[in-house]
Amino acid sequence: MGDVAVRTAAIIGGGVIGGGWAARFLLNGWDVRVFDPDPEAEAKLAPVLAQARRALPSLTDVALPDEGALSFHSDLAEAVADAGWIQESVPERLDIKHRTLAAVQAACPKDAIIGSSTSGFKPSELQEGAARPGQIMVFHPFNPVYLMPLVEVVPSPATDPAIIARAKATLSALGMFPLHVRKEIDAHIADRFLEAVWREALWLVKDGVATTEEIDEAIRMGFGIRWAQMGLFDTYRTAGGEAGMRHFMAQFGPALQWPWTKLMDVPAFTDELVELIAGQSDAQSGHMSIAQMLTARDDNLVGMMRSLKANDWGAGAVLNTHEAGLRAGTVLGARAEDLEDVSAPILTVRRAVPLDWTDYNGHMNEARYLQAFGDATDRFMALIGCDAGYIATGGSYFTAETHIRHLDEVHAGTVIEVRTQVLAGAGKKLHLFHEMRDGARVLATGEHFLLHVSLETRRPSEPAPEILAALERIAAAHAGLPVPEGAGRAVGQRP
Ligand SMILES: NC(=O)C1=CN([C@@H]2O[C@H](COP(=O)(O)OP(=O)(O)OC[C@H]3O[C@@H](n4cnc5c(N)ncnc54)[C@H](O)[C@@H]3O)[C@@H](O)[C@H]2O)C=CC1
Ligand SMILES: C[N+](C)(C)CC(=O)CC(=O)[O-]
Repeated sequence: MGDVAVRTAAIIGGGVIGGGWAARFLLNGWDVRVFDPDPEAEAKLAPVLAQARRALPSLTDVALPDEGALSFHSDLAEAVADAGWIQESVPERLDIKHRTLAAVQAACPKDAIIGSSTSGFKPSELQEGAARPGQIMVFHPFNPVYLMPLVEVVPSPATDPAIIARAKATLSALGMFPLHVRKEIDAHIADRFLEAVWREALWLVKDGVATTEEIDEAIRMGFGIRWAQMGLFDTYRTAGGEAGMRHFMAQFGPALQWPWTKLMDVPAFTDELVELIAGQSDAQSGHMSIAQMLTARDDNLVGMMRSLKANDWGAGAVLNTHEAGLRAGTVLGARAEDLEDVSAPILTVRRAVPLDWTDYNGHMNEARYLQAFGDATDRFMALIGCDAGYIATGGSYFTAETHIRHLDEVHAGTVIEVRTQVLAGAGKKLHLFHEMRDGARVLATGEHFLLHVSLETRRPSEPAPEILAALERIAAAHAGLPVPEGAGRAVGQRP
């Protein structure tokens, strides 16, 4: 047992869930060591990583850190030796989990965090017979782990509180939402819920009331969309009208006595039931490969979460917090006064091209070039102090003129950078030149003329002195730079 490598995760069991954890850690810059006795483990992980690399960078408007190093180990002790985080994702069998956790604790650092992905076992069950019970807890994730924010953090009374706090902070830094389950129960919170819905659905199919497809339509055309943004209780609160939950309960409370559920009973799990469900599922979706379904799933999840991000709501608010963490300590989160040297064009955007920015031509749509340049302008404004706080006081910039040159195509997943040069910045006037690159290639340039305005009169106005001072400092520093190629160019002009 050596020193702890804080940003090294050991993934024990690299199946559906272990693979998702591996991708989540790796794409957030952690080194990842995988132990799985299956000789196909490496081959199984490859498509999961490919899916994650395609989808996860699309979620945020700031690029993720560089990927960590991935290694596969045939010896569990070697994989966990100095790991700071150990995530057990072996099959849902208590005897296998006990054996695995014992082997982990025999070789891992005493202050490493050990989590189990178990869907249903209580942490106190996992801790039975453990060398250091306080080190073990449950981190129950949701599939696909690289995209879904929720992870149920379930300690037992024996779990060390210091580990809980450290674990929650780490999960947040990975862009996840750690939900602290205060009282351990079988199947935690979310799987209680999923199990109830699952059992009800089995009854509906078994009794011939609905097919698997009809049940899925009932979810995805209706309450599934509502739940994704507001959950259960807030949804029902809004359904109660102005009187909210009290009216809702007065109206639907009596249904508790009516035969509205079959949850007091479970259908017999027979071969016949399995055939009925699996046959209907084949008829419903057998025309798609699982890989096609996973791609559709990821695209839909990314699109939904990005919509929620725009509203800073629910899972989208978690993304915004993650993004603020990615900006912190970099030029993308700095104020002008924090930057000693502003003499070169300033990095204002560093992001991956998200999946939903590409169009029928298979490359980034023209409108997204303006979006990226608009984001660069917003970032420049924040840099000189024209941020949300300043705008709330009634001052801002409006764009009066824009000229974009589309110089090269770019595809989803590519990391693009925008650097911004101030061509003029004095009084009310702000003249910016943005250059977008993906490393060596210049992809586009954007030239923008803005005026500072009063949001009250909607007319041009002088910026606050501190904004002007920050702007003039950068403008003076950029005055000595060559005029960028393409600046002031008219549309259609020959090169
Ligand atoms: N599949 C799901 O939707 C979810 C599963 N979970 C939980 O995650 C855990 C893993 O489930 P899945 O990934 O779905 O299973 P899986 O069957 O896809 O993967 C299990 C992996 O563990 C490996 N394995 C078997 N014995 C091992 C051992 N002694 N040491 C190391 N690796 C071993 C297998 O080779 C396999 O790759 C379970 O506890 C499950 O309840 C949690 C959330 C969702
Ligand atoms: C079905 N399941 C119990 C394995 C589901 C989970 O544990 C969470 C999920 O991702 O649905």
